[in-house]
Amino acid sequence: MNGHTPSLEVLGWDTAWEDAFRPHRAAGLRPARVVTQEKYRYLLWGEEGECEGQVPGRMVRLAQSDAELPKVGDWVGYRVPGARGQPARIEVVLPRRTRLARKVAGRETEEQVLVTNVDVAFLVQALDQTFQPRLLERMLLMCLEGGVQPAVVLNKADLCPDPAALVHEARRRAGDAPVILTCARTGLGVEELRRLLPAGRTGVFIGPSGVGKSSLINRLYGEEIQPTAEVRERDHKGRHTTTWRELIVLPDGGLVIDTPGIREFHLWMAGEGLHEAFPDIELLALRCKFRDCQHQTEPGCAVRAAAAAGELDPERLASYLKLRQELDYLHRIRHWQRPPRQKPRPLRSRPGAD
Ligand SMILES: Nc1nc2c(ncn2[C@@H]2O[C@H](COP(=O)(O)OP(=O)(O)OP(=O)(O)O)[C@@H](O)[C@H]2O)c(=O)[nH]1
Ligand SMILES: [Zn+2]
Repeated sequence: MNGHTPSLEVLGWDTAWEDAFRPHRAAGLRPARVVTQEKYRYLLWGEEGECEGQVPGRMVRLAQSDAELPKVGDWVGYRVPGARGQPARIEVVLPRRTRLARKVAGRETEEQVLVTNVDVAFLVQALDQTFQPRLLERMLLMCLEGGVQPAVVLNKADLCPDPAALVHEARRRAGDAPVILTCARTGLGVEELRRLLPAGRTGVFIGPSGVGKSSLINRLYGEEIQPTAEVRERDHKGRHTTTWRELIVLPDGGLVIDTPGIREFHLWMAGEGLHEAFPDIELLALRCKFRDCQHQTEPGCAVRAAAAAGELDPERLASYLKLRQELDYLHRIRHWQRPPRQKPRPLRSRPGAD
C-alpha cells in the first residue's frame, strides 16, 4: 500500500471495538487489523500504518488451540517494537464477532479458523459449470455456524440461456440468504452485491476456481484491481500488470478480504467431501498408528491392512488415494500459480532484511 494505509474506521473499527479495546489501550497496546498470516507472522494495518506482527512464543504455547491465535480479519493489540526492525508483538486478540471455520478432521473440538470478523460471504458458483448443491449447503452451514451473513451468487448469467431453473434450485437451498444472479461481463447484479458491502463492512468471495470471483471484485471496485484468469495468463508471458491484493477497500468504503487461504476455501470443502464419500476408509484410518497416516508405506496402517485382508476393496482404496492426491496437487498448483505474495514489510525498513 506504499505508505498509504486506510484509517481504522475504514478497516471496520467502531465504538464497540474501541470499548473492547480500552483496557488494552490503557496497557500501552495499539489496535490493528490482521491482513495476512504466514504461520506466526502477520501483516497488520493499524493506526500507525502497515507493520509486521509476530505472536510471542509464550502466546503460542499458552493457546488452548490454534483457533485462539490471530487470524486474518482479527483485531489485535500490538506493542510497538522497542528496537528498530523488530516485528510488533501481538499481545491480544479481541473477541471475534464472526468467523469462518471448519472442524479439524479427527479432533472433534478443534476448529481451523480461516477468517474472522467478516460480515458477509458471497458464495459464488458459475452457471456454465455444474451447479454443486452440496458445496452450497456446506458453505451455507459454515456461514451459519460462524455468524456470517451468506449471499448466494450465481455468476456468468450470460452463459446460461435459462437461469431461472438454477436460481430456483439455489433459492430452495439458500433459506433466508439472498440469491443474486450476476454477470461480471455486463455488471448485472453487481449493484446488489455492493448494497451488501457498505462502508465499514467486510466481505469475502468464496467458491471454486474460475467462477469469476476476481472479475466480480473488479466490477465492485470499478477497475482491474485483482488479476483475473486472463491477466494471470498474460503474467506468465512477462507482461506483468496487476499485483495481488489481499485486502481491498472499495470506493464506497466496503472491504473485501481476498487471501490465498480464502481462495482455497473450496478445496477445504472438497476435502470434506472426501471424508463424506469414503466414510468406511475414514473409520478404518482412526486405527492407523499415525494420525496423519497417508496409507502408503507407513507402519501400522489399518487401511492397508484391511485391504490386504480383503475387508476393503483395493479398487475403492485406490480411488480414495487418487482423489486425495488430486486435492493435494490442486493445493500445490494453486500456490504456484498465485502471484507472489507481498512480503510483509516492517514499520521501518529492516537493516539486513532476509
Ligand atoms: N462470460 C462470462 N465470463 C466470466 C464472467 N465472470 C468471469 N468470467 C470469466 O471467467 C474466467 C475466470 O474468472 P476469474 O474472475 O479469474 O475467476 P476466479 O473465481 O477469480 O478464479 P480463481 O482466481 O482461480 O479462484 C475469466 O476468463 C473471466 O473473464 C461472467 O459473468 N461471464
Ligand atoms: Zn493408514
